[in-house]
Amino acid sequence: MTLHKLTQQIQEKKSFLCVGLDIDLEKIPAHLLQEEDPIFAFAKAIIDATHDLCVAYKPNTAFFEAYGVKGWQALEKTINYLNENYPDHFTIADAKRGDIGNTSTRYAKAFYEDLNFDSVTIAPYMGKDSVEPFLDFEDKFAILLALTSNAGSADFQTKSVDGKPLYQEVLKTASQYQHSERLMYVVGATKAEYLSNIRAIVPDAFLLVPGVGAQGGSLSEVVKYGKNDQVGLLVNSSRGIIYASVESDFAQAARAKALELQQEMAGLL
Ligand SMILES: O=C(O)c1cc(=O)[nH]c(=O)n1[C@@H]1O[C@H](COP(=O)(O)O)[C@@H](O)[C@H]1O
Repeated sequence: MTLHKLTQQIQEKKSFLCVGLDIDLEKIPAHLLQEEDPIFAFAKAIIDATHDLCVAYKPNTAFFEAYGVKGWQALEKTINYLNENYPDHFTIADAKRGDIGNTSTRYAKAFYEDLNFDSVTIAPYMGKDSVEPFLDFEDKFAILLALTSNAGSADFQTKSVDGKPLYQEVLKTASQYQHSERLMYVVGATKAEYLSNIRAIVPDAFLLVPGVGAQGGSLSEVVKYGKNDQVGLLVNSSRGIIYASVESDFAQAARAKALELQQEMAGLL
């Protein structure tokens, strides 16, 4: 996937919605548990019901890995289903990886080559040689945690280092890495007021913004402070969409929630 194609999709669909696939067998409708692969059955139903309203899907790998081999197989089926049926959607493996260089290369190969995701989320803590291996792949993107949506972001990310908050140093330093044009950054929707500062450091980069819906972030604030000329935003909602109903109408209910967000986005663009 190229950035140009992603931006085109955003403009055509008037949507920068990313649907998060955080699939928990304890939360999906009971009738799906009879299926041979309930996780994939749920993912497929959600994807089929929402694809025209969103530009990206973000399976969070934890929710698949929690079910061992079966979970990983469901992840593989989900990404293959997306790539075969909806190849214009941007796909994000939310795996939050990062390690010493040769290990990062293996993680990158796992998500970009074996599974064929367009992108993977990564942590900045181990620095340049842990991040750059993820940037060696053409038309693939690494999405670096910058300022996260959770309360614990105050432990390190907003702490002052040399007179500046650490997340700003992360953005400045990472934007100098080789092939930083293949970097995107995570900024929580609950931190919308920080987005003007963030845009001053990375004006052109795409930002993945989770935290609307279940975590209470405001879409209009995110757009107000975070949008750039190309839009440059992917706003994720997971639980707020996929668990809108636990009855047999779950896919229609998910569609209705995605439509609400898409219409709000169209109004803000
Ligand atoms: O990297 C992420 O996607 C992420 C970063 C962050 O700062 N906050 C955050 O919630 N996320 C992820 O975004 C999703 C949010 O899910 P909901 O709160 O259910 O919409 C989960 O998969 C989180 O792991």
